[in-house]
Amino acid sequence: MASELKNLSVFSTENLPDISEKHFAILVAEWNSEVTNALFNGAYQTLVNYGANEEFIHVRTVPGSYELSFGAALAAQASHIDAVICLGCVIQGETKHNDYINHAVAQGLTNVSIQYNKPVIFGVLTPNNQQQALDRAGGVHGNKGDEAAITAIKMLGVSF
Ligand SMILES: Nc1c(NC[C@H](O)[C@H](O)[C@H](O)CO)[nH]c(=O)[nH]c1=O
Ligand SMILES: CC(=O)[C@@H](O)COP(=O)(O)O
Repeated sequence: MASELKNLSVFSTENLPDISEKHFAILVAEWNSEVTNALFNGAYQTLVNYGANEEFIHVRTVPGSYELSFGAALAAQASHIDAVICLGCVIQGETKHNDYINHAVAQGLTNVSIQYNKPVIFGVLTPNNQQQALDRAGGVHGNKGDEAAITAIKMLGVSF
């Protein structure tokens, strides 16, 4: 399985842009808060470790991952926000509800990013069970929050 070979917290840090003046929005879904709080801690610390000003990290919560798209739109349309990081965890349930949430959020965040011309990062775990989630929120497979933060940083360095 791909994850077995990958630690989400191991990434190249070459040629990262200066983010000391950049404003980041972090949106955190409340569902599965044990997991999403761990994702947030990883994302926040990664931003700080690579030079973000803590006063320029703007954190908001939304009820569930489905609401991340609207929350991201609110953040992205704010002129002072440079990048949006969205964190959630949608654990497969008994029905197809998780599929609908996951597809809606993935497409929704993509749409927001393109509409507002800003990086909007998909930091949403879509595990089959709680253990898979914990493994990717500071466990054996690292922390997708770290990955989401470094992705935001790298995207701020992409220009033409
Ligand atoms: N089951 C999970 C949810 N469900 C809630 C939805 O995200 C949404 O808030 C609701 O459908 C109302 O619009 N959310 C998660 O983030 N994770 C889940 O496992
Ligand atoms: C997606 C979820 O985990 C939550 O909405 C419960 O899903 P289900 O009703 O399919 O068990």
